[in-house]
Amino acid sequence: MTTIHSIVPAGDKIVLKDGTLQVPNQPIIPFIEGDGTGPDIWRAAVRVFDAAVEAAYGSQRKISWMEVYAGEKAFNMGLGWLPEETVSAFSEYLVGIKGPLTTPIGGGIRSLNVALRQLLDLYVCLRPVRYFSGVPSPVKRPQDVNMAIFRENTEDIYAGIEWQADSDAAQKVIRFLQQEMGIEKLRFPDSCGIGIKPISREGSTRLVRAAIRYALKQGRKSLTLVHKGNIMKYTEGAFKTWGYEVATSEFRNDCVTARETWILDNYEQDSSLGHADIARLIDPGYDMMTADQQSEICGEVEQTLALLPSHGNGQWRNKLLIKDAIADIALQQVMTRAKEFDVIATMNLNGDYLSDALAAQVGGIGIAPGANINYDTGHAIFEATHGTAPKYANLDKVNPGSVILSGVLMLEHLGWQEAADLIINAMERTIDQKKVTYDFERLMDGATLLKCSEFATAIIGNMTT
Ligand SMILES: NC(=O)C1=CN([C@@H]2O[C@H](COP(=O)(O)OP(=O)(O)OC[C@H]3O[C@@H](n4cnc5c(N)ncnc54)[C@H](OP(=O)(O)O)[C@@H]3O)[C@@H](O)[C@H]2O)C=CC1
Ligand SMILES: O=C(O)CCC(=O)C(=O)O
Ligand SMILES: [Mg+2]
Repeated sequence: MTTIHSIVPAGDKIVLKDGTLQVPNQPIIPFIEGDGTGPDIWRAAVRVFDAAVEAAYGSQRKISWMEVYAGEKAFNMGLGWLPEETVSAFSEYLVGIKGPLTTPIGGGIRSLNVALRQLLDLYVCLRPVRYFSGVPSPVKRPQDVNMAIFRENTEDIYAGIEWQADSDAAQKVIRFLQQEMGIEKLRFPDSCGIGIKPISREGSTRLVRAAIRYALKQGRKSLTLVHKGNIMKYTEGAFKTWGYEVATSEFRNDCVTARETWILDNYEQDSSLGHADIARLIDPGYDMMTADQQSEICGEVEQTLALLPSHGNGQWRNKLLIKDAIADIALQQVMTRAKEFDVIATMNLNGDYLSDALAAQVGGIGIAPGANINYDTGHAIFEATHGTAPKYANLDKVNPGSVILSGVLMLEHLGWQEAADLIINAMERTIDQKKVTYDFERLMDGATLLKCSEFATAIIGNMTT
């Protein structure tokens, strides 16, 4: 018989019925404390969650926390790094929350964080990035940042398909590439590590579909597909193509692509323009194209003008704008033209880079929340964007804001909006009072330096119903 190390508290399971979460008044929610600074942060954050739920609902609702083990704590208990019982608990109880877990660099175990996402098929990594008034920022207009990153969470180079340089396996793959696939471009084949980047139609479309649904529900203005499709044509380029396909096939009435806006705008300015005239205006190289290319663009113009009943007369201006940006310039423009970005859908690695870079603009990784979600099964694990920050472990020092805000996302996911709002308002008030942890204090004049636990206490003190 397998021994289960977690103590199951009194409470009930969250279940998914007809596509909707059924949340009991005392849901059992598994949590992983995390490595490094994880325990400090978790201890602080859980007090905030409990206080908010009590302030919002009195004795009517309460979360029954159930500790499950992973990372160093599990390993030291002799359970291995990611025990099966932990994965089963997240699977059984549907909704959970976790602190950061360490991943060694260059060798050793593969990421437990990524493993959990893959094992539970949590295909969306949602990372909303917004500004809290008073937070120190390196940019001039941090208040312009209000974006939600939808990062594909199960594919890309995070699939972990790679072979070490000089290994027999790497050599075997290299021989296959050279002999069977005719690849002659490997610069140093004798000492080359190899990684494989799978990007699928299913993986891309379910991610973009979720992002569009979110954008429409939230009344967002645009969705940008961020990719490096000019270089990685059949992975990142395909992601872009599939993204536009989902938008125009499944959400036709609700969205408009950037190119369609150019066509519709030109037509509305001068309805006497023929297809070729409009094609020339949207593709300045039109006259140098082959006849086939020209006819393709004229076809696009024709197809777009067929949308006039639903999109004409300026109606397109109120639709969700679907556009795309190549990843390198996107990283610059999210900073220089933040207002032009709203929801972002992208693949795993781009999303990882973008989420830390964007967090910097609104005060850093100390207040960068996240959620890993499978919208079809209802499974979700909430976690901060940051890692274990090991140099600060057990100092009661770092900002618990990211895990607290991840908890806010969790409460919203459960439909416990009142508790979520209490936390947001109390955190805003606390920052406004300049009572902050070291990461903000070092950049703010006249701020009061609080420990991790004290910041949580200050937030609780600022909760008013
Ligand atoms: N989802 C997860 O569990 C993740 C795990 N990791 C893992 O975490 C480990 C450490 O990764 P590393 O690259 O150092 O990145 P970290 O995010 O852990 O830390 C980098 C820096 O970010 C700042 N920081 C991090 N957390 C906080 C916080 N709560 N409050 C304030 N500032 C914070 C600190 O900056 P400063 O030095 O300026 O004070 C810190 O030195 C690695 O093993 C990595 O694999 C990484 C990312 C996500
Ligand atoms: O799993 C890890 O160690 C890093 C993951 C990460 O950086 C992220 O998910 O943002
Ligand atoms: Mg990251």
